[in-house]
Amino acid sequence: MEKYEEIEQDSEVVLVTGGAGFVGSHLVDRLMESGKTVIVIDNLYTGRKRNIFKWLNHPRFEFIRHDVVEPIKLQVDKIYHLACPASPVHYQSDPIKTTMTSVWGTRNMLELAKETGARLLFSSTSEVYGDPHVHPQTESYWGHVNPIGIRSCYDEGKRCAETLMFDYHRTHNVDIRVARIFNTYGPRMMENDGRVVSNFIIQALDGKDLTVYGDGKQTRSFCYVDDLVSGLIALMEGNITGPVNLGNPTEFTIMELANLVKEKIKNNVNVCYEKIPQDDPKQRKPDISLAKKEFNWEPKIPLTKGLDLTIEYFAKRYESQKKKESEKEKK
Ligand SMILES: O=C(O)[C@H]1O[C@H](OP(=O)(O)OP(=O)(O)OC[C@H]2O[C@@H](n3ccc(=O)[nH]c3=O)[C@H](O)[C@@H]2O)[C@H](O)[C@@H](O)[C@@H]1O
Repeated sequence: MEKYEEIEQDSEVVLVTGGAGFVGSHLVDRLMESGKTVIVIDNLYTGRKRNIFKWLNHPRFEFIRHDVVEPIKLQVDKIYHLACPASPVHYQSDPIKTTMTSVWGTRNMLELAKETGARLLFSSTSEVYGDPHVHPQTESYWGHVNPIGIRSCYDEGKRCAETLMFDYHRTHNVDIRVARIFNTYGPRMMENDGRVVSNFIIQALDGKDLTVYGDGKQTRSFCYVDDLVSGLIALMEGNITGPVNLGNPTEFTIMELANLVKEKIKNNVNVCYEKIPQDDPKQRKPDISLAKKEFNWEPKIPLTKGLDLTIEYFAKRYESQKKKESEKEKK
């Protein structure tokens, strides 16, 4: 760890909301490693202190347990606003809170940006395209979203937050960046996250059949978290407001993903079929030409490599969990 006197007093102060979460904590690692002063605010609803544990005593790091739905005053230079549950299971468990987190949380961060002059990056989502009628999805597509369904709290919450971002930009000249993030996976997803990559890996490690919803022909394009973090930083440091798609454009059916996981974790498991959730998008693939053109970003880690890294993480957690359970039984 750096000594106090070695710390640059003029190091840029970066706020990361949701910084104890899956994507947030990887972003925090990268910012800390590049010498920034980092403040994390997180209500620890889906974030975990263990994700930022290694930084807790670092002199350039501060953690504030706080919910973005409440206003906050801080002096910062840049804000990455990531706070919001992102897995359908979590965001649907308290849908009213999800909408409030997106809309009111973003309004609070915009007020903070307006007062401090900080640049604000908002993590929007491919879900703003809904169940898309355009393929692949370009930023100019307005989307096909059910406004009153069970996914709407997330989709419409994020769409309204985007609206607020652009209205504060036009009305108050707030310096904004908007990223539309497509399905991202990697280490530090929670065991009970409920999204497909972590579900399949955990099921396969546990010797259980993989739960394919519907017929498994629906598609997604999976981006490894390190690639996404590079994209977020490039967007923040670049010159365009966005919205900009950030995702891996290689598309897979859910059945192809299941087969890949089965091949990698040879545990003699099959697939079983479950009901498809309401409004589940049938296909999704980002057009990333804008990110390529504007800040020369494209993902580098293919799914097969990213899966290996993610499996390694979950296998370690699985082993230590089993060890703990067997020690408990012995007592
Ligand atoms: O990353 C995105 O762009 C967005 O997509 C996710 O939603 P979704 O694509 O439905 O993510 P998953 O829950 O991982 O599901 C992906 C596909 O796998 C299927 N699935 C999921 C879980 C499972 O056990 N089995 C299964 O077949 C789902 O039905 C869906 O078709 C979440 O809504 C957001 O986190 C995020 O903003």
